[in-house]
Amino acid sequence: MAVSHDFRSALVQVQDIVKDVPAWKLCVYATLLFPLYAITMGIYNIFFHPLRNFPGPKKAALSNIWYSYVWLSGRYPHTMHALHEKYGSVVRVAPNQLSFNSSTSWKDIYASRGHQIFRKSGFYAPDKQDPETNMLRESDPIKHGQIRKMFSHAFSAKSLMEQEPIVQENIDLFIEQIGKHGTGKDGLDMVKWYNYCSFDIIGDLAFGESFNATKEGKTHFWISLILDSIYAASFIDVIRRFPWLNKLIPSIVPADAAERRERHLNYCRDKVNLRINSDNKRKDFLTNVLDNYRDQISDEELSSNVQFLIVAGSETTATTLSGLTYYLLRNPHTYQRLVSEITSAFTSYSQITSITARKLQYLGAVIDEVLRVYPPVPIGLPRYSPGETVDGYFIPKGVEVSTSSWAAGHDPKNFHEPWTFKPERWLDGECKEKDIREASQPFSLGPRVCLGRNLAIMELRLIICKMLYTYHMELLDSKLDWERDSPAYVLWVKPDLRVRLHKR
Ligand code: HEM
Repeated sequence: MAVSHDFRSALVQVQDIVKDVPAWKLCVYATLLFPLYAITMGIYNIFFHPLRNFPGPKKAALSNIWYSYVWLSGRYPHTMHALHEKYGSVVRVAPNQLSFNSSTSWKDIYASRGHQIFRKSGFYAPDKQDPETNMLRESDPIKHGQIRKMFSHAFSAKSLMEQEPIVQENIDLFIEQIGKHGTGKDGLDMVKWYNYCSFDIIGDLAFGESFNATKEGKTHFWISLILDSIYAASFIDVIRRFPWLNKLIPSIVPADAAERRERHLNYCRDKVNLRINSDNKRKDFLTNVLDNYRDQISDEELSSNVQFLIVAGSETTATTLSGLTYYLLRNPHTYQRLVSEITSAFTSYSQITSITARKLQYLGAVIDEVLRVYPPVPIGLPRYSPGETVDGYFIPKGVEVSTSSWAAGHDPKNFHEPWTFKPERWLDGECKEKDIREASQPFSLGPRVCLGRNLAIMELRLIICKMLYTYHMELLDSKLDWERDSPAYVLWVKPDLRVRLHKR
């Protein structure tokens, strides 16, 4: 119904322009002209476009259809990797889009060293359903800097120390609960439990209130809404490539996904309103913004930023923990080496703090390695070239460029034995010379580097230490193949990870 209604109203607008032409004639003209337009564009894209000499498949250069298909296939990171294997470090992946996979491209595009800034592309643009800007979306570097400044106080080293007791409290509950639920013969799905824990921590830090998912051992309805809204977001990237589809946006995104996204946004607005009006004195992500910048940010912008912080700070950490558990349990030597490091560093559970956990070098290497093989944001982060050089190639202004994180992490030119889970590569002395470490940038870099990086690392270190200090873990599904079974829609959709815990 919505399709035909929107389509009709689009036709009415066109009729205003050519009033005397009956609608049926316009339809006939459109039907005849569209193939002509598509063929002309295809010829232009292949033979005359400024990117015509860049390597890549012809079907990618022809139109955005092939790219959109790959994007929605769930195998986007894998396809980008295969393209780089075939064509080299730069590939034309869509008519106006290039993918890179070298360490230099990371620096050129994102760190903007000594040249103009590469602004965020239309991929991040607000859409009809969620029209506000926020820290992730804002493409204007000045405005972005202003928003980032409002929130960055909450991520300073001092704030991190103040937040540690809240983080620890949630982790302790998690350790207790997985022991209660995970020692039976069926174990438990660690993907779910990591989600519970990371969402609870972020809820507590954002609103002073946990989701209580860990306590209740079940997914809070908002968590599933958030995960669905990420799925809905992947459709929006397709729509922007076909501007005429814009008229149909609400109907192209599956109705159910759009409806769930709407509920997620509304719930976040309500939560933020409650927080604004509460007199809770506990420090959280919003304290500094509300105390010092209240007149500079609207309620809607505040809500948009918070909903982004919740997504950015929870799903990514849970993904890292899930991947890490899988790769550890698939690599018994690594697992054993890490367990030895943890159990010999601590004589009691209470000794595990952010300061003591930070000293464990092998743990740091394991985290770096999982972020290389399974980066939680496995796509390239798209930017517009300002008319600058990337990796030695001049890229005309307006071309969309990105470094594919998964392809960069798995290229043998960057990492030796790229498919082997080998934390040793991150330790000084062992095989340092064989890799270009800067090719793995799971948190991005430059002015848009992840603001929550230190918080994420603190959470990861504490959770892993406490978990492996308390339990031995056993992978129950011997057939599980993490790469094969993880489709990606902007972020990974993770398979079940059934693990049985044995108390040490
Ligand atoms: C392992 C965990 C994490 C990973 C791998 C990760 C990765 C990333 C990446 C790749 C970006 C750049 C996005 C882009 O440019 O499009 C980013 C941005 C961001 N992340 Fe994270 N993130 C993690 C955890 C967190 C946490 C715990 C928080 C805190 C709530 C957080 C908050 C942010 C924010 C606020 C930005 C936007 C920064 C800006 O544009 O100025 N992230 N993150």
